[in-house]
Amino acid sequence: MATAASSGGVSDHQYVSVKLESPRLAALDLAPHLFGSHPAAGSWDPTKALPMERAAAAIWELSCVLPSRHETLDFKLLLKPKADSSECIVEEGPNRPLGCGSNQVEMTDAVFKLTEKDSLECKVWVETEMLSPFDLAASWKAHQENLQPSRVRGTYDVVMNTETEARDENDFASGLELDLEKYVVPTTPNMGSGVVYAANLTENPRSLLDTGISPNNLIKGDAPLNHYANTKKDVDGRHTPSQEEQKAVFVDRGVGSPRFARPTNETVSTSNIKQDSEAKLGMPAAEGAVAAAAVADQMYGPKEDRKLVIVLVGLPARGKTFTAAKLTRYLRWLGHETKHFNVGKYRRLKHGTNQTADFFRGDNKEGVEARNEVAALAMEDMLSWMEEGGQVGICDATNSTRSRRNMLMKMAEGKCKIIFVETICNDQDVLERNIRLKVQQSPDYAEQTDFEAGVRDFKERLAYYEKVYEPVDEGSYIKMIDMVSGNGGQLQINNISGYLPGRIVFFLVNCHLTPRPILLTRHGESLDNVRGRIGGDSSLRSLISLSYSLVV
Ligand SMILES: Nc1ncnc2c1ncn2[C@@H]1O[C@H](COP(=O)(O)OP(=O)(O)OP(=O)(O)O)[C@@H](O)[C@H]1O
Ligand SMILES: O=P(O)(O)OC[C@H]1O[C@](O)(CO)[C@@H](O)[C@@H]1O
Repeated sequence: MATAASSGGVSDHQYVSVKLESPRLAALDLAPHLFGSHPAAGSWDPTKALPMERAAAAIWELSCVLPSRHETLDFKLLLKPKADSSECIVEEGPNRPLGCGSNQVEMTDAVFKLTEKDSLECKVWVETEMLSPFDLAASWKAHQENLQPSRVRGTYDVVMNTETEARDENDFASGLELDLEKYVVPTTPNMGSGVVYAANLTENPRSLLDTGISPNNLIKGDAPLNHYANTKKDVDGRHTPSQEEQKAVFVDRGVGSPRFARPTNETVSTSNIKQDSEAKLGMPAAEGAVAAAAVADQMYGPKEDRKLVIVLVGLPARGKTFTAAKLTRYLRWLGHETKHFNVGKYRRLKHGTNQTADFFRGDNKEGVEARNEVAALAMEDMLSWMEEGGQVGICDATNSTRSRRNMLMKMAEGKCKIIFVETICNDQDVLERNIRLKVQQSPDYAEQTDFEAGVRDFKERLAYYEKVYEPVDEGSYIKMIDMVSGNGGQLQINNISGYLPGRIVFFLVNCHLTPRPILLTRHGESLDNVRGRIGGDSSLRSLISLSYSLVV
């Protein structure tokens, strides 16, 4: 007999797992066994064959650990009638050799002749893996500690079936549906009146505060949301969640591959891009991988990826601040130093909160200059912060004309890369709702006691913006078109490449406006869990329980 060399260290051991799958076998009253050349496997004596353990309704398994330099072990599978084990059915074909020293998984068929005319075909997986003494020790410890099915603390265990381990699949699925049907999704937490207007949570205008201008205006702006809460019903008489309420239940979704990038001009439907990116590139296995990628990006990424300005573009009430706030949170979570500069906050501090629509007229020279001035101040603050080590700055304003965007591009020249993110929304119902929300919440209307007059003024402001609005057609950009409704939206991208821009595209395409529960399911205790092994694709230890947690 040949002796194979170990690929691992001298004292490595070999873990062997043999799995057999056959839905028909369960009904046959036959028990699968393994026997082979080694004395531990019965030395080809069927009466000493090793029984396989039932791991699931149609799966049987047997695993063991062999010493590192064992002789090649030949084995075969056989079926023994449960009642009378003297009559065995040995699988057809040659012996199965089990070499030593490699990590591999092999899938083959096993054929058992039940009668002259009836054969039973089973699938057989043989998995071998070299284990270090540490693996073995950990595995043994876990085995000792976890002989009883473990319970996940702090989450709800849903008991599927307490009496038996063998169930058929349909039974299992119907049990799960029932439990989920009964599950009550928690309601959105009531944020109360202490919630702050999203734009006010952005960076404080340090260039203005340093000049001695009192920040009192800001404090005024930090008034609780919904100035009309006592006098007005919510839009359409329904409760419309505020941005902050929505944020409370948003969970950032996972992130995509660092390689995701579309360098050319493209238009993609949201459904396509989701499928494309998820199917081809997959999701990272763990948060740790994301963090590592972010660190690597900061250390080794190309220069333009390290300093990035995202310039929001869009008519008023198109979700720019909303998008900027979410992006900020996401990029920070990835590990990138990110700050959100809202030009409205600068404008309110410099020019007060009571500007009427007139101030925003495209032909109001002073108004345009005043707005350009505060936009430049915000940009300067952002660039200074970047020189101090900041990585991603978000410039949140309408930036609705080409000349404004040119000004910003000139300021950033040679210092950082600029990407425009334009939010476009043509859905009149959404716009009407957004406008009313803005009037309810914006510090611009905090002193306006007549809600409808506030709405009229904001609509007038919007009309002025529409007259001069020039959609982005220059530089690197991402256009989010009607993404708010959740279906049929489009994401257009132009000249976007690199790790971080790729992440941003991926995030924006997966952004959602409506709060939704996210159900995380946890599999029941697997055989690998019991052995203390991470990863793998082993069978469940039993189908007794399944735990799931709700994350909001
Ligand atoms: N992509 C989107 N399209 C349309 N509406 C959106 C989008 N994203 C968020 N919204 C909604 O738009 C509303 C207004 O958002 P936000 O204050 O961010 O607008 P804005 O464009 O920054 O407005 P302004 O320029 O007047 O400050 C939010 O309540 C949010 O629900
Ligand atoms: O100066 P821009 O580009 O119009 O953008 C800033 C303005 O956008 C707005 O958000 C439009 O409503 C104002 O709050 C702010 O003053």
